[in-house]
Amino acid sequence: MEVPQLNLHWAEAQRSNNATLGHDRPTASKSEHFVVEFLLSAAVFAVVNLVFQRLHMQGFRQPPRPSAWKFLFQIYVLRRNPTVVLHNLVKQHGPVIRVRLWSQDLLVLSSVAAVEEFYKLHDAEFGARPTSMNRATLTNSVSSLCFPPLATYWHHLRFVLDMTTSTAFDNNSTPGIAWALEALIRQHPAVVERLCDELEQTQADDDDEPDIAKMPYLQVVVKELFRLHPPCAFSFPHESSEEYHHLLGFEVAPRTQVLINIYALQRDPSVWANAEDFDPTRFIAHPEVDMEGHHFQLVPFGGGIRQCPGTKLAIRYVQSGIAQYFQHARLLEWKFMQQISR
Ligand code: HEM
Repeated sequence: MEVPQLNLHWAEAQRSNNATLGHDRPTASKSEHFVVEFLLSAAVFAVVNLVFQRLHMQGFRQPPRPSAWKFLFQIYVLRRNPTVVLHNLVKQHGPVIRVRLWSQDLLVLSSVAAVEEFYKLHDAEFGARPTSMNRATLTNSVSSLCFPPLATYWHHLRFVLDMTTSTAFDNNSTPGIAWALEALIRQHPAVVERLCDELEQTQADDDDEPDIAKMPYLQVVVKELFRLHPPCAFSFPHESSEEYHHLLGFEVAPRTQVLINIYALQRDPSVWANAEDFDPTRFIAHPEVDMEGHHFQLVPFGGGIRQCPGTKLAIRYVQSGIAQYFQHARLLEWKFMQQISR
């Protein structure tokens, strides 16, 4: 009879011990098991997914990555234009390159073939904007690469503001087309001469509103301006989805940022004859090439689902702005000539 009593004491002592240590809680041990099982299955799933993606991507290469130091040295120490530096890198390394900026890999697409594949096959997969975009714009790390000095992000915003504040195309609109006027007057005076002739021929009265539909030369000049001097040298960054993708035979990691190098592809010698020359008449021979994202050799407003929603408005604005500017310049010149001839 002694022994069972002893056992009872021992069992009671053990129970109270367990209770103080917290071992005697069947619900807690169930949830612990659940957490462990969950973590294990998540880990197995992640490994299987990774192996599957690796197998799927076998045979694909990574795009070349030119030395970041060389790139930054030329921009910050030699003070070269980032657009031109990148254009030279493209000539050396090909149309798809990776540029590492701080901790961020950027994929830069610089040929018509690359951009065509991007828009036709991967538009939706790369349709997101990076979450870091607002921060990057404020700190100017991405915006300084995206836009040449002539047309900064603020230039773009300024343009949008100009458009919304000036309902009529009056003289206040000049800042928005300053890049176009600067290029025309400083670099292409012969084109200005021909433009003024066209303006004179189409207007019955000096005070008439310029009729753009009757000015085919103005229309091709504007196309050529957007080709050779695009206000945005790069698209805004696009970000790929959570999966691996392949682009032109290259492997693209999830959430990679992609920039379209508008400046380079609009000077791509494989599609443009005398690509570096300012020659508006090339569009007289090919009037079907427009700037509305249908022709991948001319995409100053981007294309696909992220194309600039202000495309038509901006083209119209630049055409009218240039016509009005030279109309007034001509008028002033005429009045001045009259004054000195008196
Ligand atoms: C010369 C004038 C302009 C040029 C060269 C230009 C160019 C561009 C480019 C290259 C993009 C990026 C496309 C991409 O990432 O694939 C863009 C986006 C955008 N543009 Fe413009 N743009 C101009 C005028 C305007 C105007 C007038 C407006 C508004 C009325 C506007 C509103 C926008 C907006 C909202 C986006 C972002 C679209 C999105 O993320 O889905 N732009 N623009």
